[in-house]
Amino acid sequence: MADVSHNHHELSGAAGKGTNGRECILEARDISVAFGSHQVLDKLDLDIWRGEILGFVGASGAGKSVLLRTILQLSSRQGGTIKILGVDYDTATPQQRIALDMRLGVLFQHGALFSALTVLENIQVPMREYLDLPKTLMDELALLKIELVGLRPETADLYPSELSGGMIKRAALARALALDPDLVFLDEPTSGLDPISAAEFDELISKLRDTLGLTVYMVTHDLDSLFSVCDRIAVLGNRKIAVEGTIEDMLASNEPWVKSYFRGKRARSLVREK
Ligand SMILES: Nc1ncnc2c1ncn2[C@@H]1O[C@H](COP(=O)(O)OP(=O)(O)OP(=O)(O)O)[C@@H](O)[C@H]1O
Repeated sequence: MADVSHNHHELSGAAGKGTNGRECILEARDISVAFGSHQVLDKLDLDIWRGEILGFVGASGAGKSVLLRTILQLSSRQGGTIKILGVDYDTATPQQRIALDMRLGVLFQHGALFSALTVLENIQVPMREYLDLPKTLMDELALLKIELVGLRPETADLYPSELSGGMIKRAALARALALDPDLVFLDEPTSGLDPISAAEFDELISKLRDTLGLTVYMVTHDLDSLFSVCDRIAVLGNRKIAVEGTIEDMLASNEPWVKSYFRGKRARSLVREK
């Protein structure tokens, strides 16, 4: 087990402030990714501000998952720099990298939970990986996370196969929050949920942002989520961030894909509700 006793000290390099005066928690510059001759991302720039819920959208195959994997250092890139909490992964020491990993939570779309582990054990996976805590304390911490995401305490001893889709997402979110991260990445968190469960999940995200001061990066196709909880939306198109701004900016955009996505038939009914 890695010695992470001075992780917070390791990350004392302050993140930069943007021209808007807010702390830039993630700064990606000139990100280029290609698979052979297929250029997926080309000199892409992206900032994420502390405390915001950023909705990330783009056509299927535009490269949303590739960007997420690149940010998380799970796949390689041809160029560009990524700073998270002021630390550049490429130049960070091994200790700083571990400290950084601990500040990030991830909820993958498909990689939800380990089926052979109970909900409680699933939530404890990151704790076992990064911390050296007595079992009783880990149990208490995991139960707190279960409560935090709105699951009943009895859920702790259930296996993933015994949970509904909405409960699985909540349990996976509890695992992503296990180490009290600053920034969480959610990959299509409401996909596969019925509209009511999806709306409840969105509400939970919003509440967690308000109470914990979380910063949220949410890849989504869900127009309801974009309209209801995202402070800002970034649209991936033509290998870069094609458009970014508030939902109002999206509705006013004349970029063809943005226009058909946000002002199409499905979106129009939501605009009326808003
Ligand atoms: N490991 C890989 N090798 C080759 N090509 C890849 C690889 N991973 C992704 N791609 C290609 O990169 C492009 C972007 O894929 P990506 O999965 O990021 O799209 P996406 O925006 O997440 O789409 P969706 O909304 O459908 O999930 C696609 O053309 C895909 O085929």
